[in-house]
Amino acid sequence: MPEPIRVVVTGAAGQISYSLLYMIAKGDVFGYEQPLILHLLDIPPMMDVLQGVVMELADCAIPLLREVIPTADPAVAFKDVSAAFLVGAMPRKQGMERKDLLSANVKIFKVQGEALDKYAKKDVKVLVVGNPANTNALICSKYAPSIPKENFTAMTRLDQNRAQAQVSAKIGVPVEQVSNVIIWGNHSSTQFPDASHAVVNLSGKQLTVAEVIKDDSWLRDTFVQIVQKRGAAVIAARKMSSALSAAKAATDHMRDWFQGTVYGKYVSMGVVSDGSYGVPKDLVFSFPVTIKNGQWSIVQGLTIDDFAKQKLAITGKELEEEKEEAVAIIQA
Ligand SMILES: NC(=O)C1=CN([C@@H]2O[C@H](COP(=O)(O)OP(=O)(O)OC[C@H]3O[C@@H](n4cnc5c(N)ncnc54)[C@H](O)[C@@H]3O)[C@@H](O)[C@H]2O)C=CC1
Ligand SMILES: O=C(O)CCC(=O)C(=O)O
Repeated sequence: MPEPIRVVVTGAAGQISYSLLYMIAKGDVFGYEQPLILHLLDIPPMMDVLQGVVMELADCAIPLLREVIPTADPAVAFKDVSAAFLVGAMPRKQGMERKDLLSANVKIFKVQGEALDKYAKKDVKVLVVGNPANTNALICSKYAPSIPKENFTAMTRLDQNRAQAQVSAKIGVPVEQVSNVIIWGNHSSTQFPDASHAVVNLSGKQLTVAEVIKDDSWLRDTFVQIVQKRGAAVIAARKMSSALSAAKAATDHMRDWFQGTVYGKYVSMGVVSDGSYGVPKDLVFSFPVTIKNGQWSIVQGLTIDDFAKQKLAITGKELEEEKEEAVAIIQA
């Protein structure tokens, strides 16, 4: 067996982490042969609750889990970690947009960027889940200049999973038969869920989703809106934001980043824009990517029609505004 790796989860006493920790500990992300030391960060008032989580992890008797370190100190939490799940942040309530969380959350990601810079391994892979995830990831990377900016990503995998589930339900096939649905842009209601490059495997034959569904208005309108508003719909029903599905998406994101994507399939991740598809640089924008040897690459050469161009511009503009606001909050 390899040596254990250190993995930090922030917001470890919260609702997403309650599902996520078990998924990580049992090997869903780093593989079923990789022992782990889990670092659990939360704020001082949550330390009693966190102790309960530590007890439950022990009671799961998970063979891969070698040690659990609960702490409220970022210096301890980020020390020598190879992977960071940055979940800890305030969730939105009904009626709020995710960007309304900027003032409460962006400073957390400045502090955690500084701590990653100081204490984490230089090749640490960072996934920001806490909202607004794209802009928080951007700010985090700015405060960790010694770590490559490619190592900071934001979670749009939940949106991808939602989109894939909607398309497969519409066609009437299991989800694994649908691939290459893309989420472009911000993890917000301006995101562009795009099924125009998606494919479906039907009786061993690969067909485009568009030719199977044969309903452009559903694909361009109903589908886009369902996915854009799914987070709000869950909040309206549960009175709390998505947690189980968010935890599953976080494990999917990090598993693919560490273990690679399957040939011919791509996944969506918020990554620092290099200007591909005319997206402004220096934003964390969700693109379709493939991953090999732990490195992601933006899928190039996809056809972007005028409808898609317009959607990419809307979500890119929102991200530029968020960035401006975040910088102002930090400098105030
Ligand atoms: N990107 C995505 O697709 C999704 C993002 N989210 C976001 O994830 C975040 C967490 O959601 P939940 O777990 O439901 O919230 P929660 O409120 O249940 O848990 C958040 C935890 O973070 C802790 N926390 C707050 N400040 C912290 C800090 N500075 N350091 C460490 N821990 C800190 C809190 O004490 C709490 O235990 C929210 O911002 C939510 O909006 C949720 C679902 C999907
Ligand atoms: O919608 C929210 O603000 C909280 C959870 C979330 O980001 C989501 O469900 O997509």
